[in-house]
Amino acid sequence: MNYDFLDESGQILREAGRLGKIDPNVIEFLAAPGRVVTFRIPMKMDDGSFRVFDAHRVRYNDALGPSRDGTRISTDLDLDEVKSLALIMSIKHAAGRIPAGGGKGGIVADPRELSDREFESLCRAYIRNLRPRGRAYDVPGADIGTDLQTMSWMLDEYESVTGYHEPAAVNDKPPILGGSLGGYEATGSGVFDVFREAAEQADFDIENARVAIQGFGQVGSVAATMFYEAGCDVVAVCDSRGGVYSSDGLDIPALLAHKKSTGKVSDFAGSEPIVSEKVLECDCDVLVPASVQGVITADNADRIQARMVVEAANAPTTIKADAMLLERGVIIVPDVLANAGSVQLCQMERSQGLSDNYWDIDTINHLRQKRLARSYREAVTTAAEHQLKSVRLGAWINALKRIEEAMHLRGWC
Ligand SMILES: NC(=O)C1=CN([C@@H]2O[C@H](COP(=O)(O)OP(=O)(O)OC[C@H]3O[C@@H](n4cnc5c(N)ncnc54)[C@H](OP(=O)(O)O)[C@@H]3O)[C@@H](O)[C@H]2O)C=CC1
Ligand SMILES: O=C(O)CCC(=O)C(=O)O
Repeated sequence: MNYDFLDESGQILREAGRLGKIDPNVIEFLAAPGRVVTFRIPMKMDDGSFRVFDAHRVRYNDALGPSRDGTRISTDLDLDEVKSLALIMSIKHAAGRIPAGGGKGGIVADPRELSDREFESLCRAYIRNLRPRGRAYDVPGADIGTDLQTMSWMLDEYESVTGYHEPAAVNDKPPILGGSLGGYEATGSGVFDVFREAAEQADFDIENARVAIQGFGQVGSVAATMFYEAGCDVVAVCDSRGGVYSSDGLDIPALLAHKKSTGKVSDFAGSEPIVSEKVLECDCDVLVPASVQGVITADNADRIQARMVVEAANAPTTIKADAMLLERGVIIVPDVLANAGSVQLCQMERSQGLSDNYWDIDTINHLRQKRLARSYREAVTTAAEHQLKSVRLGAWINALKRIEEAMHLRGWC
């Protein structure tokens, strides 16, 4: 990681607290996570060797409800990253009026280096070693490196250990195991929902927008499809192995099929190669960072040509870069709003799991769109009230006010 992720989110916390006149005791409490669990997972590998995997779970703040959220499996993962992501999750829930605290977890591992058996054992061991206490305490979900299958293993392991079915104890599971329809698409579709709301407010022409997307995994590929189907030209896309560019717009369904069959977007017929960093800087109207954090920095912010940055990834823009872009009039749709489709979906998944009453996809899509648009509008209003260009600070102020109210009512400070 090339910057201090934890310090960056701490700075946003303090700035939003100052501007929103939040009780300093609340900010002091939120300056560090409420609970951190770090543990080591021993494993016998298929070749007979032995390995140990480091793992973490951070439950940041549960004033609004039980901790919830994603599990990241990546070789780059460190505890500060998990802490920072967990703070962002607390803010994301509160900004979206979701009654949940923020959590994040992860395992330091590369799923691609593991056999299917090793990967399944690792996911199961993660949940066992975490000793989860269920739906009213901490609910893990998916993030980078985890998906419907990993969450199915985690749910099964949880239920094997406890001895009873409890679908609401794990999020992002498939519908057949008590998950929600629309789960896989929720974040990427939500990115487009919030973009559309931001575009309408800014009088931005959606249909002819030229879009560049960094990251073509679960979030980036679904977002690319949504932009494509809305008539935008998706001119550049990349994954960790390289990128592709076409000034006429890429055929996204064909690119998806190419990625599925080859494992990469590069060498796609009819496209030119482009390196990942240049995707950020290419000639486009909308830039969607959908890979990892800290990719838009003070070093490249001046070269970004997009008029709107829609943060599908968590924390893709450093504070300095954020200020540089806002100064140039670039609209930044912040992560806590832009990628909140997943937390809205997880809230619906939880409601369905708790009630055993499962909803149709139209209801789910309608609620997701409505709730995401509301959070964006509320953040824009708060930013305007404080004479801020930053919608991010508007969202954080709204979130902190709700956490503050909950902490005061609980008598915590
Ligand atoms: N999944 C979810 O529901 C949510 C995810 N997010 C955030 O969205 C982001 C993406 O998550 P998700 O799509 O689930 O993750 P995935 O692992 O499915 O996809 C990540 C994508 O980013 C690519 N990538 C990784 N590193 C780089 C790099 N240096 N340059 C270019 N591309 C790179 C990967 O390449 P390759 O395909 O080659 O591996 C992959 O295409 C993360 O920041 C995550 O925290 C936020 C909210 C919810
Ligand atoms: O899918 C989830 O469990 C929550 C989403 C999440 O972790 C995130 O928004 O980063």
